[in-house]
Amino acid sequence: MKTSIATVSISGSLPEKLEAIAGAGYDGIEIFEQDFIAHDGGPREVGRMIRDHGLEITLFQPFRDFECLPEPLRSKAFDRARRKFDVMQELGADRILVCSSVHPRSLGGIDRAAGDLAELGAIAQERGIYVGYEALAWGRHVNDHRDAWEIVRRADHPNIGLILDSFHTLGRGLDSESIRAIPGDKIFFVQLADAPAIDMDLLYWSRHFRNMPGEGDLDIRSFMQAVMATGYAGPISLEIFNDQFRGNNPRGVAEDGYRALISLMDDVRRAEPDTPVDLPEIPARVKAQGVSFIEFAAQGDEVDRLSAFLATLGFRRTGRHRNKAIDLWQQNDIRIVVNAETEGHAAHAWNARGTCICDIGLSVTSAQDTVARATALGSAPFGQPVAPGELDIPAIRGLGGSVLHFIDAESGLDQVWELEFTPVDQDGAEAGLMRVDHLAQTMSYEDMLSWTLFYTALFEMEKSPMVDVIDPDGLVRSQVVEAPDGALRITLNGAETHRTLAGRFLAENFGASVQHIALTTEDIFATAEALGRQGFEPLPIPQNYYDDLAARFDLSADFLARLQAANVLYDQENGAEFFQLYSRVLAGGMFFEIVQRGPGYTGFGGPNAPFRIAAQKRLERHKSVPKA
Ligand SMILES: O=C(O)c1ccc(O)c(O)c1
Ligand SMILES: [Mg+2]
Repeated sequence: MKTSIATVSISGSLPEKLEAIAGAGYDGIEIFEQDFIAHDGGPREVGRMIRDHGLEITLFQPFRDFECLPEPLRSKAFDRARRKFDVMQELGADRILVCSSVHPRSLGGIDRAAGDLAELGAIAQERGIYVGYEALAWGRHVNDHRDAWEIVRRADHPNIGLILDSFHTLGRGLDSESIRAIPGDKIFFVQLADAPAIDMDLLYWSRHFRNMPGEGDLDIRSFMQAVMATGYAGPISLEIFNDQFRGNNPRGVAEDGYRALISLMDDVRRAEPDTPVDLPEIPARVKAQGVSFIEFAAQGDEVDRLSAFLATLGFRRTGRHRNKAIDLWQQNDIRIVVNAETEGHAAHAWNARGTCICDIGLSVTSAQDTVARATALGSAPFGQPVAPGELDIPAIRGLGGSVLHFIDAESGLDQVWELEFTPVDQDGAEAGLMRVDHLAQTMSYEDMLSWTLFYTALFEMEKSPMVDVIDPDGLVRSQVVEAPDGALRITLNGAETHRTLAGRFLAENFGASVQHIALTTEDIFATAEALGRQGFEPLPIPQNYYDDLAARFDLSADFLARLQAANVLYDQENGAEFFQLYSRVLAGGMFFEIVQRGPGYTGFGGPNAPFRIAAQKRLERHKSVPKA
């Protein structure tokens, strides 16, 4: 399977685009004419530069407003085509995209279009060029791939074929199944783009909001299943017009696309095992079983402050690493690792960000398979020197320099705590915190699609619709990705300004990072009491909040008083209850949340988020934030 991406999908100059595309692992590019024209260098040089990057030109595009013109416009269009064929021959490109005309003087008519294309096919044939015809969703007379196919069929020329673009088909709500009847060898090229479900003008939607397969809401998989069922064996190419991507880091966008493409084609193969897909076998999406550990990087006094804080949450230091300055803190199924090493990944993270969460360990069925899938999707494996007696725990780089480790029982990696840590018997009462409910990552708004794709391509996780959270100083977008059984839940918060709490955290933390950890209890009031005895200071919630609760829900005065006394936030979903208790904000902007999730409650207390953020900011302004 040849992977390809249109140069228009990536930001930067042509050399920068090529560097990013080649680095991300694609076989070829669709060269967008504008990228070529804007470049200072002739077609031969450009062709050489592309090939020097190990890339081939899969398509030259677009050629517009060709078919169905009256004379003298018709002859002019043929002249234009001949000139473009000249350029293509110098570039070393043999395939061109002709998109359906939007010309005001285009006459329309299927036979007229077929006649024009057949004549163009004869000219192309002399040059060894293949012409693909694409129906733009807003084409003047042709805006449906079924009509484009009828034109190509009637043109009946070996150098004239069809180009399919998932956006034009799915964006107009056309049924992909109609593709199955087209002979695969008459499909000359396939372009893929997803898009978020927003109701707007088709052209505007297409030119500004396309995104990578899986990042939007279109059913790209069904589209691609239908395409592969035809026997199509040509390149599969991403053509993504997106305003935001045009400003993002070129390599990051190219890598997202590669991850999206491989993951999509793996899905297509699994959905239709009898259809050949020429792609190396890769392990299936991984079923995450939960968070095995959360690792903090800390140094010096910060270790003591963090340790004291963990103790107020009912954690006990249960182990000390045999060879390293690493402590293990535990409470029921929750493990927190405090890494004070002065070399290695944790030390690097600390140097860049101070006390922070530098690593997440996830429990999976097979750590090897997880790394194999992640690397097939373009992630870099991560490794550090392993001392004798230590386990080599498989790991990858996530996005933005983050690290994820994978622990399984299958290869005995779950023995790491007994093998590498000396037990420490430390006193202290626990507070009924049972397991990790979710991790909340903060990132810049531009990185949200990348992270969502990262998790949903690697794990059996689904995304929920994006919601807005109001910070008094701006908007934060929030998106949940979670395993169907809730074993792993991650909330992604995208900050748009530095004035929001999330935005400030981000500014101080260089890229996406876990900003808060939510832990479950089965009895929020008992936990609140136990925490109080350990000296835990909750985030104070104002009276107004409880007055409003009394109006929103049918709660007894006693119950409201209990909530208020414990600074517990409350929510309901179809009668199922949800309770939240927040810590104060630690150095660097991190905090903990304690939740009690009633059976059937699937949310995250979204309605409470603005009040929680306002309370955190109020405390911060009063400078009563304890330094962790
Ligand atoms: O927006 C456009 O004009 C345009 C051009 C070429 C394409 O392949 C396409 O899908 C859209
Ligand atoms: Mg297209």
